[in-house]
Formats: sequence, structure tokens, C-alpha cells
Amino acid sequence: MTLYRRHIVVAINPHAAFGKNQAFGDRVVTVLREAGYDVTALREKDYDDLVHVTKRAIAGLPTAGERAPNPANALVVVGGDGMVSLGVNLIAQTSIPLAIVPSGTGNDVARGLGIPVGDLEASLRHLLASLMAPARAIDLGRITCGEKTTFFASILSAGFDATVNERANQMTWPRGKSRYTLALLLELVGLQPVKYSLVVDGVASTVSANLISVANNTSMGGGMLVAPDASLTDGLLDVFVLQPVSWLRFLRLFPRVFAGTHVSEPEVRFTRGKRIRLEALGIVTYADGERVGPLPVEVEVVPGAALILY
Ligand SMILES: Nc1ncnc2c1ncn2[C@@H]1O[C@H](COP(=O)(O)OP(=O)(O)OP(=O)(O)O)[C@@H](O)[C@H]1O
Repeated sequence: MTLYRRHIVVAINPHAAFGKNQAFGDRVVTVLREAGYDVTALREKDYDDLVHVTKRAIAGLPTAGERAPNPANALVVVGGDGMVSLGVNLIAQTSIPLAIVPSGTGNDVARGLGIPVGDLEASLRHLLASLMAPARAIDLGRITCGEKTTFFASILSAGFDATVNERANQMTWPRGKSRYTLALLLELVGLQPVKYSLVVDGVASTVSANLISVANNTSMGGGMLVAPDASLTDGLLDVFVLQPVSWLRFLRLFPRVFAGTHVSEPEVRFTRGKRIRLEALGIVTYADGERVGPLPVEVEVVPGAALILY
């Protein structure tokens, strides 16, 4: 069998899913080496260092622990959506394809692409098959926030879920998943609608909302179908708005959002567009679960910006 993608860079987040899947990285590397690939395996003490060494390894430059055989023929990320974010930001608008071995908490990009989630051996079989097949192009969203430009694959949040993330990130206690649960409860108690200025393809409006997201993919938070009709390949972004509701109604709507059956609820609005501008006071946005920065943001779809092996 000819391996036409010979050199594979594997970037691993051992802390994905609160460290539950630490063994995944080694297993991915072993399986790829056994299949005959040249593997550069990368793990770093933090995300920024991993970005730095992965960038070098893809270009064929030496990294501290590993030799650099030559430029990469593919990048594999082992982690959750935060690692997909790392991957797409490194390979966007290049000819290097990205593969994903989901080992995170949400893994929503993998879900959207149909990559097996929650079954390592199935995702490894999927990886080996996809490395032998042509890469497929998906759209990315390009965010401009102040001076910073970043890409995202899945969903940009600027509502209640973003404020929960921001609160959890500022807390030092408790550790692990319960920090998010506590942050969610605290935010829920103070649930207030936020007034946004929204521009979709040049059409401006003012909306009050509890939830507002710009979606390239269907789900967030581990399969919560916020934008069930979004497509990674339609050249469009779906804007989801949940207009102000009481916290009781919010809790009642929650399971419906999970199942994607909220779309017909009277407080729910969807719009589609290629270029979205969002502005509000005091809101910090998150995309693919990673912090972007305070509003305003400008989001533009870049059709076919990432080559993915799936
Ligand atoms: N050594 C490290 N390498 C990479 N990322 C790290 C590391 N240590 C901590 N992180 C953090 O892990 C987060 C990304 O985690 P990742 O998305 O892979 O898993 P997850 O959050 O469990 O899954 P999901 O995003 O799908 O819910 C980043 O925010 C990053 O800051």
C-alpha cells in the first residue's frame, strides 16, 4: 500500500476532557507508526507552546524533542474542539489537510463531520481510512476582533453560554467540570437579556437576546443542536437568536435546544448570511469553546477554507 501522505504531525492535548483520555495520544501515534507513517508527535505544557511547535513541525522545521523529517503531509489533532481550533488556524487556506481524533468533552466538530466520538478504536479506523482518501473542503468562519483575526470551524457564542464560559474561566475553584456547572447556575440566577446590534449582509437590526450564536456547524456543548440546519459546506453562516425569556422558560427550552427541536419556538429566530457584525456592551465571545475577546466582532464565512480528512 502506498502512503502518499507520509509525514504526519500529531498535536496532542493531554488535558482534553479534564485529562480523562490521556492515553489517546500514544495510541494514535502507535497506530500511525505501525501503519508505516513518519510521525512527529507533539505535546507541550500549554496551548500556546503547542501552537508554536506545531506550526514549526508542519513547515518541516526542527522542534525541541523531535527531528523534522520534512514538511507535513497532514496534521492530526488529538483533543476536543479547542484542538480543532488550533488545527484549523494553522492549516486554513493552505494545502495541508487536517484530521481529528476526538478526545475532548464536546467534540462538536467531529460530530458534525461524522467522525466517531467516544470510541477510540473506531475513530482510529476512521483516521487510517481518511488518510488514504482525498481531503474534503469545509467552510470556516473568520473572526475579526480588534486587531486579531482567527478562524473557527463550529460556533461562535456571544450570549448566555459565552458569559458562563467567561465566568468559569475567571474562577479558580472548584476544579474540573463542576466549575462550569457552578458558573452556569450563577449566571442563570442573574439571567438578563442583552441588547445587541446585529448586521447580517448589510442589514442592520437591534435585538434583545439571551442566546446569540453564529454557526458554521450544527452543535455545541457535546451535541447540543443549536443550529440544526447549519452546514459546513454551504458557504453560509446561521445566526441563532433566543429572544428574552424567564429563567424558568429558559430551563424548559434547554432540552429542546439539545434535540434541535427549538427552531419552531416563538422566541427563536434564525437568519443566514455571509458576513455578520455583532456588537454589545460587556460581552466576551467564544468560538469553538476558545476565548476570542470582547464584542464587537465581524464574522465572515470563508467557503472551502480548510481541507479536512473525514
Ligand atoms: N498542554 C496543553 N496542550 C493543549 N491544550 C491545553 C494544554 N493544557 C491545557 N490546555 C487547554 O485545553 C483546552 C482545549 O481543550 P480541548 O478542546 O482539546 O478539550 P475539551 O475542552 O475537553 O473539549 P471540547 O472543547 O470539545 O469541549 C484549551 O483551552 C487549552 O488552553
